[in-house]
Amino acid sequence: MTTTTSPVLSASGVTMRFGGLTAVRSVDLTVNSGEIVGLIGPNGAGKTTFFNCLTGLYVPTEGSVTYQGSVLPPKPHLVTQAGVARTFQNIRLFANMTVLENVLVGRHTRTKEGLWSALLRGPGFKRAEAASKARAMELLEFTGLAHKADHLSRNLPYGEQRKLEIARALASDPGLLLLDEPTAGMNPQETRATEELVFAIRDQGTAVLVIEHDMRFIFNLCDRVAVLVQGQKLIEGTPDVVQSDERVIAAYIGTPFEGEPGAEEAAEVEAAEAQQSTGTGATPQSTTARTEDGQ
Ligand SMILES: Nc1ncnc2c1ncn2[C@@H]1O[C@H](COP(=O)(O)OP(=O)(O)OP(=O)(O)O)[C@@H](O)[C@H]1O
Repeated sequence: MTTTTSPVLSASGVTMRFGGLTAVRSVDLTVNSGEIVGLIGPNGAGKTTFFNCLTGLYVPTEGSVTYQGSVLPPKPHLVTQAGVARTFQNIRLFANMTVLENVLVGRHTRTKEGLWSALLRGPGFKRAEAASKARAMELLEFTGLAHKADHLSRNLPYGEQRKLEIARALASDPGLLLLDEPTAGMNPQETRATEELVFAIRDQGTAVLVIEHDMRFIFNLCDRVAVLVQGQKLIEGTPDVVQSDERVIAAYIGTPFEGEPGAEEAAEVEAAEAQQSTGTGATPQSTTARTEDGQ
């Protein structure tokens, strides 16, 4: 459901070069308020590099990024302060802090109390601390982690660690949340719960831009999907348009086969399994492992 269409994020002509390698080439992307936008593409397509350009980790070689009409500063903490929060592909929690403490760390960009106030623990500091804690607990309720508030984050199961990363990102009260592969390593139930969580985040007024390899997740979730291939935007559109585009299919699974895709490989595997079960022990000559993203 798209509620309004004013742009929250606008990336224009973003290019990122590393020496001779152009990881992202002249990419335009807009995220409107009330939207969930997906960014997909094969491994190495430039998705994370593009995220890094949006969040101040990289300064794009060319192009500009604006958030609510203002150019974003090229420093991650200033980008967070401006209203753009993110999670990372690899979980980055403070393992020896509690769940609540991890969320409180995410609050620091929204607290104004200075060093002296903190050291002297005056009334202003205590009020701000109580308000931060209340907001952090609210976020733990929202993400379903309140009952684990006092647990060390390293003791959480993997799916809950990913949720905690989202709670921590939300602690900065962002207008836009960037999620980098939020369901990586999750089982189907956890993936489904993450989908519900992202819808709830959007419904609370935070626009979302999400990178993910799980196509079912992306096509269920997103209002719009952009596809990066070799650093360039191949196509952008509704899930229906994107998933039926032949260039997207080709980018993911390679040039179409004659006949039924994968039939030859499947037959080879079946034959080898049949031989093994009858004790002949032969191995297939050439089996090609293929996954959704062509790896
Ligand atoms: N700091 C860097 N220095 C040099 N090359 C880099 C750097 N970061 C990324 N690259 C290269 O840029 C290209 C794009 O990488 P990137 O990680 O952005 O792709 P991706 O689409 O996020 O891939 P994946 O889905 O595997 O996470 C790759 O060829 C990668 O090796």
